[in-house]
Amino acid sequence: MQSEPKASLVGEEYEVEVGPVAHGGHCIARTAEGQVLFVRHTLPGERVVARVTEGEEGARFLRADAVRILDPAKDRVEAPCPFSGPGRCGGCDWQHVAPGAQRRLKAEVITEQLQRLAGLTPEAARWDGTVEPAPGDKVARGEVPAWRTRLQYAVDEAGRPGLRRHRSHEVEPVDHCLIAAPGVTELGIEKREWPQIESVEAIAATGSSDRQVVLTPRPGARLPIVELDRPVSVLRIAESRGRERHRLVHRVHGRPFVRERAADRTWRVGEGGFWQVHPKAADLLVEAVMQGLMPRKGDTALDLYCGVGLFAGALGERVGERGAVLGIESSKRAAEDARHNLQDLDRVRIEHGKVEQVLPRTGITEADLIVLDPPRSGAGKETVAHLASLGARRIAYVACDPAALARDLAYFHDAGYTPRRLRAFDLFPVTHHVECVAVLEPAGKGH
Ligand SMILES: C[S@@+](CC[C@H](N)C(=O)[O-])C[C@H]1O[C@@H](n2cnc3c(N)ncnc32)[C@H](O)[C@@H]1O
Repeated sequence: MQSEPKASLVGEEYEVEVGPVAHGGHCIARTAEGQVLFVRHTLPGERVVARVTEGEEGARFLRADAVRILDPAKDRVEAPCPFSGPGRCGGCDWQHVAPGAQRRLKAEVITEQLQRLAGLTPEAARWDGTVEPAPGDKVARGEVPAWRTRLQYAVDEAGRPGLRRHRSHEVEPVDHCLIAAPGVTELGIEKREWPQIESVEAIAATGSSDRQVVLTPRPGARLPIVELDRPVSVLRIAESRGRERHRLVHRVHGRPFVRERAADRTWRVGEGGFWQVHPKAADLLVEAVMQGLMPRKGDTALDLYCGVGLFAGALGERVGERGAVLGIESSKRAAEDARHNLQDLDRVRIEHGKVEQVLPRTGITEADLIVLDPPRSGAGKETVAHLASLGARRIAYVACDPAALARDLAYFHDAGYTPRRLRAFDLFPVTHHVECVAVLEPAGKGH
């Protein structure tokens, strides 16, 4: 028997009292009937009219936007960005939150995730409960730091550049993204039209004048001739082909990479290679990881999910001639960049492949130190168990998703590792995202 389709509730409005912030940046509320609402553009303690954007009768939860604020929280500010708000640009979901309050809310989310998924209080996680701002990002109420050095613009049918709306393919035309770093804004991408183009990726390197622009034309479009306001080191045109949209680089001017500066080294980062988006992030994370691991001469160390070799480089410089560092990275291009970046460090080796496949193949049975910086999904139970079996003195876990971190901390706990220190950094201001560094040691070591 086919069940009746459930009635959509999209467009329905509910007056609600808003509860706590949740993972994902929305706040939790309930309708008078008890249905759970995930409400964006609001703050805990507010009374708002929430309009449903997704969901149907009887669904486990509905998604909604706060469209009228009846009783504003003291931490609410007028959104500095004119393109943000319900149904608008999906990039910055916390434009309406005062800067200090953003960090407090992020701390609440981390606390909740640690408690629920790992059974850890902040004290047990050795965390002071704060989210640290990146140097230079402390802005006044109602201001937004211009931090984003890598930005993917979408282009609408009329050729206007913009950013995608929340959970949508629609484009919000944007003529000045407030979080774009000055180097990105100076490229003038927002000030011109992009006929035939589907997306424009702009990168402004930190510590070098390198700029990269990758254009993806619409399927079947003739490749355009493009001149930008400012000469770029790299202008690449990627071709989207058929449904799979292979990013086939068609034409290249200049170098096929940008050079970033961090941790007193220069890093070659090729197209598609991972690099932190906030200009202060790489330095800050290297410092936090090295402070946590305290490498010694002669140590053997692993840098897992190593990208272009950031932590492997810092470790390689510290373990000296008698030590050794192995980095593992699944992107071929990034692994090649890592080898290039660290060619002066004889004791650093980079393997290309997935950690879960390469690590068992290496035959490594012990390591003094481990740093892992997995993608959003985390490392997972098997990899964590494998890492714990190597008997490292300390493990540093760099995480961009507190939920994945908490899940993996629970696996580490089961495998005999306990937090020694946790730090959280606000590397994505005006959004709900947050970066954490957890340092672990074998249980029973104590301080
Ligand atoms: C968050 S980035 C970290 C990169 C580097 N640690 C840094 O800070 O620049 C995660 C990296 O893991 C790589 N990656 C994703 N899944 C992987 C896997 N299963 N095994 C190895 N590397 C993986 C990605 O290509 C990416 O470079």
